[in-house]
Amino acid sequence: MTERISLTRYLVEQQRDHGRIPPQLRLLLEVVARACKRIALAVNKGELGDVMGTASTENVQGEVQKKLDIIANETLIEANEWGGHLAAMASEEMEGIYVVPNRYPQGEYLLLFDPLDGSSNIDVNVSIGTIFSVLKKPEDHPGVQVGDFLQPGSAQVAAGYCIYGPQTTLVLTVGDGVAMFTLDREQGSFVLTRENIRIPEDTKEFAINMSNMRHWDAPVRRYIDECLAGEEGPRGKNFNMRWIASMVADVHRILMRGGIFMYPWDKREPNKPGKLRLMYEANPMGWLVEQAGGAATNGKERILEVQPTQLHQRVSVILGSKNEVERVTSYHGGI
Ligand SMILES: O=P(O)(O)OC[C@H]1O[C@](O)(COP(=O)(O)O)[C@@H](O)[C@@H]1O
Ligand SMILES: [Mg+2]
Ligand SMILES: [Mg+2]
Repeated sequence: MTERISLTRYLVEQQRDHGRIPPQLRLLLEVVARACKRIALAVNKGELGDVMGTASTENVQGEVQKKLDIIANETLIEANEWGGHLAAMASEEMEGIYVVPNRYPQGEYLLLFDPLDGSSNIDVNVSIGTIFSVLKKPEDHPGVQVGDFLQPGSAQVAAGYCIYGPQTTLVLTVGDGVAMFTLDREQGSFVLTRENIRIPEDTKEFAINMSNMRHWDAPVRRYIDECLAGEEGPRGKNFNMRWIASMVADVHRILMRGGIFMYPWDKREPNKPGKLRLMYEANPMGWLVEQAGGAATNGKERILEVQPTQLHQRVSVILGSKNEVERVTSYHGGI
């Protein structure tokens, strides 16, 4: 039997043998993984626990919160606030930043997360997840401000997600490729199941919410029309389609077997650049995809180069197999 490497050992090796991460970052990632394990337990309880259904609150984006959105958010905050590695956190579910209280040791990192991605899938037992991104706090001033978080995705020092699906799987990058860890419930730990994940450069599978077709911009319509034309069309091949409505699950499939994912700007809310959030959805996923040899753009530029101006900023997202992303981006006149 091949020896399984735990997440802890993997991170220790990244720190000690390869010098890729400082000890504080390693410990921070272990705390995040522990919180994800706790969230996985809550997800698995389903109707046996008080975790399903809607809470009576709305988040900053005006979206009705699910009970699990709140549970996941609180679990991540509680697990991380006393760890001593963080200065502050930001979440899809909180309007402002959460500064680590003075009674806890202060750290040098900033953690951003989408505590529960794919909320509409909670009650129907379809894969959901947690997405996270880690930044370093600028050192030029004491204390923490919202502005400290407004760094482009290229400044991330770690990013990942945990998917709660048929298996609970944590996927991580610290800037040296993408590794995947599966939760071994008997051991109670994440074990390394894949390293150096690579996304094929070509694909015959796209993911987009087709019900929005009439609202799309011309370049997106052109790309999808060409895919739908199949063998007889300009692409000369048939395409398959998947749309799970959990970004985490769609991106996971793309990391495993390739594909392109798009949530583009559309005419429903013309003043917003897109639906997905830059800081805790697009940036971590964009970096993971790039680290796996794929590409991630907003149609004009690399997502990782978008300069954020707001914590909850939205962005148009095109990511996945490199050649397809480059094609759609070129239809937009980008890069
Ligand atoms: O329902 P739609 O419009 O297809 O949107 C689905 C998208 O919205 C999201 O669910 C947004 O995430 P949240 O559940 O965290 O709000 C993505 O995960 C997914 O890709
Ligand atoms: Mg989300
Ligand atoms: Mg969410």
